[in-house]
Amino acid sequence: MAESILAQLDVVLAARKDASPDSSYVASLHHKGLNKILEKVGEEAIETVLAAKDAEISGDNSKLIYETADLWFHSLVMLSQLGENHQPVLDELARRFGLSGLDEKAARK
Ligand SMILES: N=c1c2ncn([C@@H]3O[C@H](COP(=O)(O)OP(=O)(O)OP(=O)(O)O)[C@@H](O)[C@H]3O)c2ncn1[C@@H]1O[C@H](COP(=O)(O)O)[C@@H](O)[C@H]1O
Repeated sequence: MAESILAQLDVVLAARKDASPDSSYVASLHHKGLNKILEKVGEEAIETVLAAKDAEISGDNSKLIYETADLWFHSLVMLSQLGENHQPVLDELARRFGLSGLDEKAARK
């Protein structure tokens, strides 16, 4: 099976940490550091919320899909900046799978 797009992105995002900031968008974000990346995550989260409200009114989800991709992408850059990748997040979702949200919340420390 072809490697997932998330796994492929992990490799590219990690490699960009050693690249010149002038050479790529991700390299420039890594160079600017965590605060700039967090600013982008916050910005994309707000844009996603606004797109969801627009989609509710218009019935057209295309902008919502586009903005959610921006949000996921910048979240992956955030994880990469901190030495993580997408896999532990998928593992955490898998761990929760089938567990009632109410039970999971009650089990949190
Ligand atoms: N998936 C993405 C991706 N999604 C969104 N973006 C960029 O994220 C930015 C978000 O849009 P904004 O309007 O907020 O950006 P902006 O105005 O340029 O940002 P600011 O100057 O305001 O901070 C745009 O520049 C998009 O091009 C992405 N840039 C890169 N990728 C992937 O990352 C790989 C590496 O990218 P480079 O490092 O640029 O080669 C690419 O091959 C793609 O696979």
